[in-house]
Amino acid sequence: MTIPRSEHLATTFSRTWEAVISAEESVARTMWVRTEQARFEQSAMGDGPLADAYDAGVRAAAPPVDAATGAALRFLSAAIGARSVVEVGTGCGTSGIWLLRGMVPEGILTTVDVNAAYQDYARSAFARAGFGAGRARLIRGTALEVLPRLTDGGYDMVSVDADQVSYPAYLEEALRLLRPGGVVVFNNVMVGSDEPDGPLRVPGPAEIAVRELMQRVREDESFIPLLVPVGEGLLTAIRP
Ligand SMILES: C[S@@+](CC[C@H](N)C(=O)[O-])C[C@H]1O[C@@H](n2cnc3c(N)ncnc32)[C@H](O)[C@@H]1O
Repeated sequence: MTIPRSEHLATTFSRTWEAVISAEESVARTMWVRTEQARFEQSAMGDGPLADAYDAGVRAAAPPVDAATGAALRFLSAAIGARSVVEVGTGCGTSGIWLLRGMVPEGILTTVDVNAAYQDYARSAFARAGFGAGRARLIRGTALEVLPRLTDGGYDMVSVDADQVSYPAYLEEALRLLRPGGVVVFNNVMVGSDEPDGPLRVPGPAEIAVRELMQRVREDESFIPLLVPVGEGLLTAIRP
Protein backbone atom coordinates (compact mmCIF):
# COMPACT_ATOMS: atom_id res chain seq x y z
CA MET A 1 0.00 0.00 0.00
CA THR A 2 1.42 3.41 -0.89
CA ILE A 3 1.12 6.15 1.69
CA PRO A 4 -0.48 9.31 0.25
CA ARG A 5 2.07 12.08 -0.17
CA SER A 6 0.20 14.45 2.18
CA GLU A 7 0.14 11.81 4.96
CA HIS A 8 3.83 11.06 4.44
CA LEU A 9 4.69 14.78 4.69
CA ALA A 10 2.59 15.15 7.83
CA THR A 11 4.36 12.19 9.48
CA THR A 12 7.80 13.51 8.52
CA PHE A 13 6.86 17.00 9.78
CA SER A 14 5.59 15.57 13.06
CA ARG A 15 8.77 13.49 13.60
CA THR A 16 10.98 16.49 12.82
CA TRP A 17 8.96 18.63 15.21
CA GLU A 18 9.23 15.97 17.95
CA ALA A 19 13.00 15.90 17.41
CA VAL A 20 13.17 19.72 17.68
CA ILE A 21 11.12 19.67 20.89
CA SER A 22 13.20 16.89 22.41
CA ALA A 23 16.43 18.75 21.49
CA GLU A 24 15.01 21.91 23.09
CA GLU A 25 14.03 19.98 26.21
CA SER A 26 17.48 18.48 26.37
CA VAL A 27 19.10 21.96 26.08
CA ALA A 28 16.72 23.29 28.77
CA ARG A 29 17.63 20.41 31.08
CA THR A 30 21.35 20.97 30.50
CA MET A 31 20.92 24.70 31.21
CA TRP A 32 19.04 23.91 34.41
CA VAL A 33 21.80 21.54 35.59
CA ARG A 34 24.48 24.12 34.75
CA THR A 35 22.62 26.85 36.64
CA GLU A 36 22.18 24.66 39.70
CA GLN A 37 25.81 23.56 39.55
CA ALA A 38 26.89 27.20 39.30
CA ARG A 39 24.89 27.88 42.48
CA PHE A 40 26.73 25.01 44.20
CA GLU A 41 30.03 26.46 42.99
CA GLN A 42 29.12 29.91 44.26
CA SER A 43 28.07 28.71 47.68
CA ALA A 44 31.28 26.68 47.97
CA MET A 45 33.40 29.60 46.83
CA GLY A 46 31.78 31.78 49.48
CA ASP A 47 33.25 29.39 52.02
CA GLY A 48 36.73 30.68 53.00
CA PRO A 49 38.74 27.52 53.82
CA LEU A 50 37.31 25.58 50.89
CA ALA A 51 37.83 28.45 48.46
CA ASP A 52 41.44 28.87 49.68
CA ALA A 53 42.17 25.14 49.28
CA TYR A 54 40.59 25.20 45.84
CA ASP A 55 42.67 28.21 44.73
CA ALA A 56 45.84 26.65 46.12
CA GLY A 57 45.15 23.43 44.22
CA VAL A 58 44.63 25.34 40.97
CA ARG A 59 47.85 27.34 41.49
CA ALA A 60 49.82 24.22 42.44
CA ALA A 61 48.67 22.23 39.40
CA ALA A 62 46.96 19.68 41.66
CA PRO A 63 43.50 20.12 40.10
CA PRO A 64 40.96 20.24 42.97
CA VAL A 65 37.52 18.67 42.72
CA ASP A 66 34.81 21.12 41.69
CA ALA A 67 31.91 21.93 43.99
CA ALA A 68 29.47 19.48 42.40
CA THR A 69 31.98 16.63 42.75
CA GLY A 70 32.77 17.72 46.30
CA ALA A 71 29.06 17.76 47.12
CA ALA A 72 28.77 14.19 45.78
CA LEU A 73 31.72 13.08 47.95
CA ARG A 74 30.21 14.69 51.03
CA PHE A 75 26.84 13.12 50.22
CA LEU A 76 28.34 9.63 49.84
CA SER A 77 30.41 9.81 53.03
CA ALA A 78 27.38 11.12 54.97
CA ALA A 79 24.99 8.55 53.45
CA ILE A 80 27.07 5.64 54.73
CA GLY A 81 27.92 7.33 58.04
CA ALA A 82 31.61 7.00 57.19
CA ARG A 83 33.96 6.74 60.18
CA SER A 84 37.09 5.78 58.28
CA VAL A 85 37.89 6.95 54.76
CA VAL A 86 41.04 6.44 52.69
CA GLU A 87 41.76 9.08 50.10
CA VAL A 88 44.33 8.73 47.30
CA GLY A 89 45.39 12.17 46.04
CA THR A 90 45.26 14.68 48.91
CA GLY A 91 46.27 17.59 46.70
CA CYS A 92 45.81 20.84 48.63
CA GLY A 93 42.86 19.48 50.57
CA THR A 94 39.67 20.42 48.71
CA SER A 95 38.24 16.89 48.39
CA GLY A 96 39.40 16.09 51.94
CA ILE A 97 37.36 18.98 53.37
CA TRP A 98 34.26 17.80 51.50
CA LEU A 99 34.78 14.20 52.72
CA LEU A 100 35.36 15.29 56.34
CA ARG A 101 32.20 17.39 56.22
CA GLY A 102 30.18 14.28 55.38
CA MET A 103 31.83 11.87 57.80
CA VAL A 104 30.64 11.30 61.37
CA PRO A 105 32.11 13.88 63.82
CA GLU A 106 34.74 11.48 65.19
CA GLY A 107 35.57 9.98 61.77
CA ILE A 108 39.17 9.86 60.54
CA LEU A 109 40.34 10.60 57.02
CA THR A 110 43.55 8.82 55.95
CA THR A 111 44.86 10.66 52.93
CA VAL A 112 47.84 9.75 50.76
CA ASP A 113 49.88 11.87 48.37
CA VAL A 114 53.40 11.80 46.93
CA ASN A 115 53.80 15.55 47.31
CA ALA A 116 54.80 16.85 50.75
CA ALA A 117 54.16 20.52 49.93
CA TYR A 118 50.58 19.81 48.86
CA GLN A 119 50.00 17.84 52.03
CA ASP A 120 51.43 20.64 54.20
CA TYR A 121 48.91 22.98 52.61
CA ALA A 122 46.09 20.43 53.05
CA ARG A 123 46.95 20.00 56.74
CA SER A 124 46.56 23.73 57.36
CA ALA A 125 43.41 23.84 55.20
CA PHE A 126 41.81 21.09 57.33
CA ALA A 127 42.66 23.06 60.48
CA ARG A 128 41.22 26.28 59.04
CA ALA A 129 38.07 24.35 58.09
CA GLY A 130 37.69 23.41 61.78
CA PHE A 131 38.99 19.85 61.81
CA GLY A 132 41.35 19.01 64.66
CA ALA A 133 44.69 17.29 63.96
CA GLY A 134 43.22 13.94 65.04
CA ARG A 135 40.64 13.97 62.23
CA ALA A 136 43.13 13.61 59.38
CA ARG A 137 46.08 11.26 59.01
CA LEU A 138 48.23 12.48 56.14
CA ILE A 139 50.65 9.91 54.73
CA ARG A 140 53.24 10.90 52.18
CA GLY A 141 54.24 8.30 49.61
CA THR A 142 53.14 6.65 46.42
CA ALA A 143 49.75 5.07 46.91
CA LEU A 144 50.85 1.63 45.75
CA GLU A 145 53.48 1.62 48.51
CA VAL A 146 51.21 3.05 51.21
CA LEU A 147 47.87 1.29 50.61
CA PRO A 148 49.23 -2.26 51.19
CA ARG A 149 50.25 -1.15 54.72
CA LEU A 150 46.68 -0.18 55.67
CA THR A 151 44.35 -2.59 57.48
CA ASP A 152 42.26 -5.10 55.52
CA GLY A 153 38.53 -4.43 55.77
CA GLY A 154 39.16 -1.43 58.03
CA TYR A 155 37.54 1.31 55.95
CA ASP A 156 34.06 2.46 54.99
CA MET A 157 35.08 4.36 51.88
CA VAL A 158 38.03 4.69 49.49
CA SER A 159 38.11 7.83 47.36
CA VAL A 160 40.60 8.10 44.49
CA ASP A 161 41.65 11.26 42.66
CA ALA A 162 45.22 10.65 41.47
CA ASP A 163 47.21 9.06 38.64
CA GLN A 164 44.69 7.36 36.37
CA VAL A 165 47.12 4.75 35.04
CA SER A 166 46.98 3.10 38.46
CA TYR A 167 43.17 3.08 38.77
CA PRO A 168 42.79 -0.69 38.13
CA ALA A 169 45.44 -1.40 40.79
CA TYR A 170 43.74 1.05 43.20
CA LEU A 171 40.47 -0.83 42.73
CA GLU A 172 42.12 -4.07 43.84
CA GLU A 173 43.59 -2.29 46.89
CA ALA A 174 40.22 -0.72 47.66
CA LEU A 175 38.50 -4.12 47.59
CA ARG A 176 40.94 -5.32 50.23
CA LEU A 177 40.63 -2.19 52.38
CA LEU A 178 36.85 -1.83 52.35
CA ARG A 179 34.47 -3.55 54.71
CA PRO A 180 31.61 -5.39 52.95
CA GLY A 181 29.11 -2.72 51.88
CA GLY A 182 31.84 -0.06 51.76
CA VAL A 183 32.00 2.41 48.89
CA VAL A 184 34.76 3.07 46.38
CA VAL A 185 34.87 6.29 44.36
CA PHE A 186 37.04 7.25 41.38
CA ASN A 187 37.20 10.81 40.11
CA ASN A 188 38.17 11.80 36.56
CA VAL A 189 36.72 8.85 34.68
CA MET A 190 35.35 10.87 31.77
CA VAL A 191 38.21 10.16 29.41
CA GLY A 192 38.49 9.51 25.69
CA SER A 193 36.01 10.35 23.03
CA ASP A 194 33.12 8.93 21.07
CA GLU A 195 35.34 8.56 18.02
CA PRO A 196 36.48 5.02 17.33
CA ASP A 197 40.13 4.23 18.00
CA GLY A 198 42.33 3.92 14.94
CA PRO A 199 45.53 5.28 13.45
CA LEU A 200 44.36 8.87 14.04
CA ARG A 201 43.28 8.29 17.60
CA VAL A 202 45.29 5.99 19.78
CA PRO A 203 44.19 5.96 23.43
CA GLY A 204 46.94 6.81 25.91
CA PRO A 205 47.84 4.74 28.99
CA ALA A 206 45.54 6.75 31.30
CA GLU A 207 42.55 6.25 29.03
CA ILE A 208 43.27 2.53 28.66
CA ALA A 209 43.52 2.16 32.43
CA VAL A 210 40.26 4.05 33.07
CA ARG A 211 38.47 1.93 30.45
CA GLU A 212 39.79 -1.19 32.16
CA LEU A 213 38.48 0.07 35.50
CA MET A 214 35.06 0.87 34.05
CA GLN A 215 34.82 -2.53 32.36
CA ARG A 216 35.83 -4.36 35.54
CA VAL A 217 33.17 -2.54 37.59
CA ARG A 218 30.55 -2.90 34.86
CA GLU A 219 31.07 -6.60 34.28
CA ASP A 220 31.34 -7.75 37.89
CA GLU A 221 27.70 -8.14 38.87
CA SER A 222 28.52 -8.23 42.55
CA PHE A 223 29.27 -4.48 42.51
CA ILE A 224 26.45 -1.96 42.77
CA PRO A 225 27.85 0.75 40.50
CA LEU A 226 26.79 4.35 39.80
CA LEU A 227 28.33 6.70 37.26
CA VAL A 228 27.73 10.29 38.38
CA PRO A 229 28.09 12.88 35.58
CA VAL A 230 29.55 15.65 37.73
CA GLY A 231 32.83 17.45 37.10
CA GLU A 232 35.19 15.14 35.24
CA GLY A 233 33.01 12.09 35.95
CA LEU A 234 32.70 10.16 39.19
CA LEU A 235 32.46 6.37 39.23
CA THR A 236 31.25 4.93 42.49
CA ALA A 237 30.41 1.38 43.50
CA ILE A 238 29.36 -0.49 46.60
CA ARG A 239 31.72 -3.32 47.42
CA PRO A 240 30.09 -6.74 47.56
C1 LIG B 1 43.99 15.79 41.02
S1 LIG B 1 45.13 16.04 42.29
C2 LIG B 1 44.18 15.75 43.74
C3 LIG B 1 43.31 16.92 44.12
C4 LIG B 1 42.57 16.72 45.42
N1 LIG B 1 41.78 15.51 45.41
C5 LIG B 1 41.70 17.93 45.68
O1 LIG B 1 40.47 17.87 45.45
O2 LIG B 1 42.26 18.95 46.08
C6 LIG B 1 46.03 14.55 42.17
C7 LIG B 1 47.00 14.33 43.31
O3 LIG B 1 47.48 12.99 43.23
C8 LIG B 1 48.81 12.98 43.65
N2 LIG B 1 49.42 11.75 43.09
C9 LIG B 1 49.74 11.50 41.79
N3 LIG B 1 50.24 10.26 41.68
C10 LIG B 1 50.22 9.71 42.91
C11 LIG B 1 50.61 8.44 43.44
N4 LIG B 1 51.11 7.48 42.65
N5 LIG B 1 50.45 8.21 44.75
C12 LIG B 1 49.93 9.18 45.55
N6 LIG B 1 49.56 10.40 45.13
C13 LIG B 1 49.70 10.66 43.82
C14 LIG B 1 49.40 14.28 43.12
O4 LIG B 1 50.54 14.67 43.84
C15 LIG B 1 48.22 15.24 43.29
O5 LIG B 1 48.30 15.93 44.50
